[in-house]
Order: sequence, then C-alpha cells, then structure tokens
Amino acid sequence: MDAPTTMSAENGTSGDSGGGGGWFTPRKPVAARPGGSDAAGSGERAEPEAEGREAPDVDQDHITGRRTPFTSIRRVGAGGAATTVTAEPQGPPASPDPVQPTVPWPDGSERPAHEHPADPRAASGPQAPAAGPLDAGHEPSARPAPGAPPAPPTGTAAAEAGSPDAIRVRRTLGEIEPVADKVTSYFYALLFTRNPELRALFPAAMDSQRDRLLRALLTAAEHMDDPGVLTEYLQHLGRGHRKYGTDASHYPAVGEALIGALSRYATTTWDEETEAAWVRTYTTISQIMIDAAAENERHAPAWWHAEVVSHDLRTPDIAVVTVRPDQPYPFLAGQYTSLETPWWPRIWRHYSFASAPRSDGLLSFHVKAVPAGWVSNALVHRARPGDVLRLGPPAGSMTVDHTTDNGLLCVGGGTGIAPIKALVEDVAEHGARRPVEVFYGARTDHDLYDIDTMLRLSQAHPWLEVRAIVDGRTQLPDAVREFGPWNEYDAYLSGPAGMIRSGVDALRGVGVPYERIRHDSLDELVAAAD
Ligand SMILES: NC(=O)C1=CN([C@@H]2O[C@H](COP(=O)(O)OP(=O)(O)OC[C@H]3O[C@@H](n4cnc5c(N)ncnc54)[C@H](O)[C@@H]3O)[C@@H](O)[C@H]2O)C=CC1
Repeated sequence: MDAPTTMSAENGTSGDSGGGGGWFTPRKPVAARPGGSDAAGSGERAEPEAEGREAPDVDQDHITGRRTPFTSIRRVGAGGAATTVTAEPQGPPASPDPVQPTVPWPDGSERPAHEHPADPRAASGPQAPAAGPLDAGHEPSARPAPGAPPAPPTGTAAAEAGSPDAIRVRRTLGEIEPVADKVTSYFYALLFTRNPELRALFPAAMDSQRDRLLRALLTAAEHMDDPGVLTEYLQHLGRGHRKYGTDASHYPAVGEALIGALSRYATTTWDEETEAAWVRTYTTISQIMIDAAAENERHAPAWWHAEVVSHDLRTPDIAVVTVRPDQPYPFLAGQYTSLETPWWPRIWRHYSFASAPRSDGLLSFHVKAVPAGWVSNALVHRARPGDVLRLGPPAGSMTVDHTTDNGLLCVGGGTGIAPIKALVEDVAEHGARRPVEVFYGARTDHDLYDIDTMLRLSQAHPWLEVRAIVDGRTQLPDAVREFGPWNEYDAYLSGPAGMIRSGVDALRGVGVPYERIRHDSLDELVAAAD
C-alpha cells in the first residue's frame, strides 16, 4: 500500500486527495472505525477510475470565447521570485501542485503532504506532494500539517473575513461547491479542448487525477490569506509537478480554464471584480509554483530512474521492494516518495522509505497489494529485479528531531511500520541514548511481516523496545494508552487513516500535546494520491 503524505497532527483542509469531504469545505473529522478497514487503509490509495464518468457538457462559445490573459505570470522562476503570498488586489505573484499531492496537473501529492512550514521540525526535503501536492488534513484541533494549508475559517462571519480578494474567492467557492463535479468536468474539458497537447501530461484514466489538479488550485485559493503555510505548500506543489513534465508555459492555460469553469458555474456571484480577484489569486499561486520548480531544477532532477534490485515477497500480498536510483537520492528517514511503474504510466503513488539513508544508496519500500491498486499490485505481483521505476522527490516531515532528547513513541500499523523502521535506524545512526518505544500493530500474527527485523533491532539497541500488538482484546491505540506515561515523548504514527485518527485521539486523551504528534496526511491515506 501506499505511503502517506507526511504531516504532523494536522487540522482539516481540503487537499489533493479525495478523502472525506468536499473540495472547498473544511475537513470534517471522520469518526474512527474501530476494527474497520479504511478504503485506502489497507493500502494503496484509491486508483483513478475510468475516464469520462460524466459528460463534460462544454459550452463551445465558452471554449472559443474570450480568455482571461494571465500575462503577469513569469515563465521563468528568476527575477524577483515571489516568496510570499499576497492577497492584495495588486501585483502578480506566485503558484501549487495540485494533485497528487497538486496542481500541476497530472498528478496533483504529494502528502501528504507533508512539509509543515509552521513546524520547526519540518524537513526541508523536496516535495511533499506526496505532499504531495495538495494534501490535506483532518483533526480539527490539530495544527496545520506540513505541506497542507490550514483549515479555512467556518461560518458566515469567517467566510466574510480576510482580504477583499479572499472574500470574493470564498464566495465563488461557496457557490460552486454543490456542483463541484460539473465544475471539474468543465474545467478539464476546457483545458484539453483548448490545449490538447496538455492531455498527455495526465494519466490515461484520470478521474481522481483531474480532481486533484483543480482541487489543489481551489484549496490554495481558499487559503490565500495565510501566506506562511500556503507558500510552503505551493512551493512543494511546484517542485512536485516537475515529474509530470509541467512547464511554466502551461500555467496560463490552466488559469484560463479555471476562470472559464468558475465563471460558468458561479453565475450568481461572478462579476468583473470577482474575476479580477481570481486572476490575481491564480497568478500568485502559479508564480510561487513556477519559482519553486525553477529553483529546484538547479539542484535536483525532475525524477529519478530506479532499478529494482530485489523483490522479497513476505506474504501473499506484501513485498519489500529494493531499488537502486540512477543518481544520488537524498532524503531523510521518515519521508516518503512518489513512485511510478512502467506498467501504469503517469500514475504515481506514495511509499515511505523503509530504511534510513544507506551507504550503498539503495532504497526499500514495503508494498501491500490491495484489490483496486494498480500500482501496488504491479509492484507486488509483477515487478522483478531489472525493472525500472521512476521516483519523484522525497517529501514529508515525519522526521526525527535531533535537537531534543525526547523519547520517541512510534506506532506502526501494517505496512505503516516501514517509516517507523527508518526512524529507528536514524536514531541508532545518531548514536543517541534516547528511549524509543515501538508499537507494531497487525490484524493477525501472519501480518507481522517485519517483526523479525524489528526484534533484531531491539536486541541490538538497549534503548529500543518493540511490542507487537495483534488485534484481539485490544487494538493498537488502546495498547499505546495502556503504557506510558508519554509526556517525555514525541509521537510518530504511521498506518491506516483510522488507526492514526484513533491513535491521535488516544494520545491526546492521555495528555500528549498535538504539537508532539506526527503522522502522514490522512487524506493521502484515504484517497487517491499521487
Ligand atoms: N507502505 C508504506 O510505505 C506506508 C503505508 N502506510 C499506510 O499504512 C496502511 C497499512 O495498511 P494495512 O497493512 O492493510 O493495515 P491493517 O488494516 O492491516 O491495520 C494495521 C493495524 O492498524 C490497526 N487499525 C486499522 N484500522 C484501525 C482503526 N480504524 N482504528 C484503530 N486501529 C486500526 C489494526 O488493528 C492493525 O493493528 C495503509 O493505509 C498505507 O497507506 C503508511 C505509511 C507508510
């Protein structure tokens, strides 16, 4: 199964993945489903559905009619790159990665999400789109997640708060929310009809993909008044979209399709002022993305080729896949990447690195094949040594803070144990004498596919305690609550979205402040990601 987009305890916002909630509304807390298995909880995020689930119903006049010129978008990231977002009705500025984590089109990512600008421990690694591109969060009480914008204000008063542009943008979003599917269809119909060359940047079947791009754009627009978090988010999106072949010249076309779709469906609130507000907002969004991509291009490839060097089938549906990147791949333990197989071009999924950086440069992933998982099934049942995959940039901020001596409470459910193992190795390499407590949860004994590795680590390191929790009398989060106290620990949760939700609840219930709780994006876990 895919890995997540990383985040710390996060709040709810819409993002590039589909999971619970509409595009433009704050994420509603989703009740944990004890014992249940999340849609993506068991693995790969939902796969894109077949293309064309809905007739676009494109207005030909609209397609060929007046277009909104995005002349202020600079094609190259140089020259006074915008690094902060302004929602003031003036100057141009910057840009996101939709889906997949995203905005860039094709995917949308990067986890997510996962760089937390507001988090002092946030990793500075590349993308998060798996962070993905617009990842999103959930827990309403938690702080914003890395790589994801903060939850929007709620209520009428909140909707009317903020800059004039932000107010107009939110009014548009409020009006189109009930017809979000139609707006999406129309947006892509406009985009591809006017710019057929862009179609090749997207997967052949791309329902979830298309949702990501537009969703990412709208999510970003919704948060234009929060430059601190948004800028980081958009930069991440811009970097993450490089792997899709996104180019600065593509942004105006997307902006025109965006304005075309919004103006068609926001008939009550759309006027010249509103259009001007959207043009400024999109120009800001796209410029940030373009600048981030240009800056990233100076020191990192858009993607890495990675040859499979070993494929270890641990259970009938779980494989440990090890690859050798074609060039150095810098990342931090606890991060994840986006991965594309040769069998499903332009379909990217997130997987966490299952080891801390190794001297031989090899990277390992734990993959669980899930029923509808194109990528996960290919990786588990088809991939063999010699096959070449593509990797996006690393992302995620679920990394170890080496500036503190706090203990680490690590909770890994199923293949969510992968990044936990990497964190343990990271602590070991730093020679720290800080306590690390790992709770490794699984449905059955048989599902504890990596328990031998974890036990070997605990035998080698006296500061490490590993506990296997198999479903039965108690579930993973309950077990964590029974031990403790955890007030001297930083918590890391990795696994199914439901486990993370109930894990956060359990930890908060025993007094662990949310700023000490880190996990990947729940949205990434419950919906298609990149
Ligand atoms: N492969 C990777 O690199 C990574 C995968 N993940 C995610 O981890 C998940 C792993 O899925 P599976 O192995 O199928 O796990 P699973 O469904 O077999 O569950 C693993 C553990 O989590 C507990 N759990 C599940 N749902 C729960 C809930 N609602 N409340 C409390 N506890 C719950 C189970 O009791 C079990 O102990 C996937 O969602 C995947 O996206 C997360 C990080 C990295």
